[in-house]
Amino acid sequence: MSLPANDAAAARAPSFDIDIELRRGDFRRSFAIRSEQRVIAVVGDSGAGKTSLLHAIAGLLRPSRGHIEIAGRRLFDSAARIDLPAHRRRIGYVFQDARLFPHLDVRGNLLYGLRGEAARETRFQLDAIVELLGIGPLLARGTAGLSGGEMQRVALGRALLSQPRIVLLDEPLSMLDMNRRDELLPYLQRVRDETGLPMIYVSHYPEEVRRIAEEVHSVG
Ligand SMILES: Nc1ncnc2c1ncn2[C@@H]1O[C@H](COP(=O)(O)OP(=O)(O)OP(=O)(O)O)[C@@H](O)[C@H]1O
Repeated sequence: MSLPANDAAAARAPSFDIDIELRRGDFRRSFAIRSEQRVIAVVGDSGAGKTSLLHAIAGLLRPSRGHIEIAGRRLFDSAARIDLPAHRRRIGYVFQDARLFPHLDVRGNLLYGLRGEAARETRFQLDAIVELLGIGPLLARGTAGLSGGEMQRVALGRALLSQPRIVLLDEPLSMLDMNRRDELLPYLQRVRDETGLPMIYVSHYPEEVRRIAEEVHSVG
């Protein structure tokens, strides 16, 4: 299966131009990431600020200064007074825990991604995403009986159906045991290869990110 080609803007280099300072309570840290790669990983110890960095990119945490540009889109720039609201940043965010909606079945969770503006776009369609992630047999199931790996595939599908311009993955394998990690990795690689989207993959584990990312950045 092949998904539609990436935006022209996304083909421009560098893909990531991030230079920000974040403050959160006593936590204060600068982050500088410049990369021409499409898929990068961010690694660092617990508390280094990896999740905070993703929150800043998603528009959930405002940097005290700096800029964030990804694939040619300026999401934040304190000097130019640019601060796109979260819903206009078009981010597909996948968390450690899948955070599926327990009152919806798998199909309902996937279709949730397609609400609002996303419903008018056709780049990532339900059938193609279901096939990409191998979740056809799960569509009518509730979320309670799904394995951790299945939940993460549904969460990935929901994120892609929201028609994102950027995908952020915050330790998507960390709740899974080793066997389940090995099962999920090929799906993450398919998403990476088939969607053509810029991706940031956060993890504690350099070994894992080498299988996903083209370039690894350490923070902390
Ligand atoms: N809402 C908050 N208020 C105050 N401090 C916070 C808040 N959220 C996070 N922090 C602090 O910011 C720092 C960075 O946290 P963050 O979760 O970004 O790190 P991390 O690298 O993602 O860690 P982990 O790998 O354990 O998830 C930590 O010291 C944390 O205690």
